[in-house]
Amino acid sequence: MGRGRGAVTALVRGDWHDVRAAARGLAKPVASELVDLAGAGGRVLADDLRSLVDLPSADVTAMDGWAAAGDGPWTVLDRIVNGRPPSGPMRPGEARGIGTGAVVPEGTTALVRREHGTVRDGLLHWTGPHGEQPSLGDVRPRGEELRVGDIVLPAGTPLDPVCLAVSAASGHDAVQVSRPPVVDLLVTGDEVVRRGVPAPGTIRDSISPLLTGMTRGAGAAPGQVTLVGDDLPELVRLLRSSAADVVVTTGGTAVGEADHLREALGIVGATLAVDTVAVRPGGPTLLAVLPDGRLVACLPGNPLAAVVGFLAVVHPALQEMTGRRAAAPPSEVLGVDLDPFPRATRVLPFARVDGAAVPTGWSSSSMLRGLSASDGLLVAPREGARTGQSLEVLEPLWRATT
Ligand SMILES: Nc1nc2c(c(=O)[nH]1)N[C@H]1C(S)=C(S)[C@@H](COP(=O)(O)OP(=O)(O)OC[C@H]3O[C@@H](n4cnc5c(N)ncnc54)[C@H](O)[C@@H]3O)O[C@H]1N2
Ligand code: MOO
Repeated sequence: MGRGRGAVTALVRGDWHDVRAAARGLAKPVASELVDLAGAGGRVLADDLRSLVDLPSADVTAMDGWAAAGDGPWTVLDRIVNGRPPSGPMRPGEARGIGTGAVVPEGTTALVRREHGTVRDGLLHWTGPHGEQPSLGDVRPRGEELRVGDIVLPAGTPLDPVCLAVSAASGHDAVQVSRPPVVDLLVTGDEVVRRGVPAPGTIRDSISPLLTGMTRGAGAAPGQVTLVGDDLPELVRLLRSSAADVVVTTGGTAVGEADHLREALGIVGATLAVDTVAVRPGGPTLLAVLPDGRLVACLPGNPLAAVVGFLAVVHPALQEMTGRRAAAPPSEVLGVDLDPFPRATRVLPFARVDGAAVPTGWSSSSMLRGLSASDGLLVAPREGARTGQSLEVLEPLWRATT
């Protein structure tokens, strides 16, 4: 994409990978906020998270038994209380009961596992394996896992349950995460109905449940969802009134007489950055930049095409806005040959059959049936692909349950 003196040259029928990179490049990072761990699941870390603790916080025992000093048999003194520092150092000939995780007192020279010792008349005797000596092998040394200041999780990490657990273990109550970008959705089309069984010639809106879920799956927050007819002034009013970080529209991207979208973009002063994509389905996808830098993504009205358009321009932009680290794209082994299709990258719902990816049926751009029965979307290169080849697949945001 070229840029000169603030002008943006649109990528016309842009290559799939170029378009995704361009969408990332146009997105501006959102601000960050401090969020309690309980509410931070799914959010993206804004800064490196450093440990506030040494873990373990002291030398502790990994086994139940006794802390002992010097040679046995040992005189058994009072038990070490878990969660409290030991009352004092051990002296040779002494032993004290100790539970897993408790601090090993100074002067300890061996930990005797419960099953390796017997107490008779106040004396602890070693009954462990013949030839084995009691040792300090069961000590977990202070800081063996973490030291204060260690980077526990790098900035850009999406916080899954194990990341939240590691944040807690390293002493954090709250974490600095990026604010979820707000995505408004304008679903256009005179024929699109919100509820009920559609009359002939009308169609039930299947896009808004799909794209609001995918928005959440991408770590963003669905904002206003508005159904709007093919009505230019109304479209302009809604584009102008939205305060969202990203406005997504659906429908009206092709060249039909009722398709006012490009005109509306012009009226609000938006500059086209992506003007259709060389992908099938999803070709008539647009990405425009509003005068204040916010993005408007215009996706085709055909539902599967809208999913692909979202993955082409919205998802990469949201990833950049939340600062999410780019993960290596997942891949699948192909179970069939895919013919070359020189004009465009194809994105195909697939199901795993005997461990290999096979395109599903019902996968034309107006259909969701194939996607709903799929394990994901394959990205098929223009030159085609052979059975056994590994192909990139797209993150299944449409499976997000949050
Ligand atoms: N002359 C041409 N016609 C078309 C072209 C073209 O290049 N030249 N491209 C085709 C392709 S490819 C696609 S994809 C569609 C894109 O159409 P639009 O973005 O203009 O969308 P609409 O015409 O409004 O709707 C298309 C189709 O999808 C149905 N629809 C719309 N919204 C919803 C919704 N919320 N839920 C479910 N279904 C929806 C709508 O009723 C239409 O059937 O253009 C082709 N035409
Ligand atoms: O490319 Mo459209 O998005 O196929 O139907």
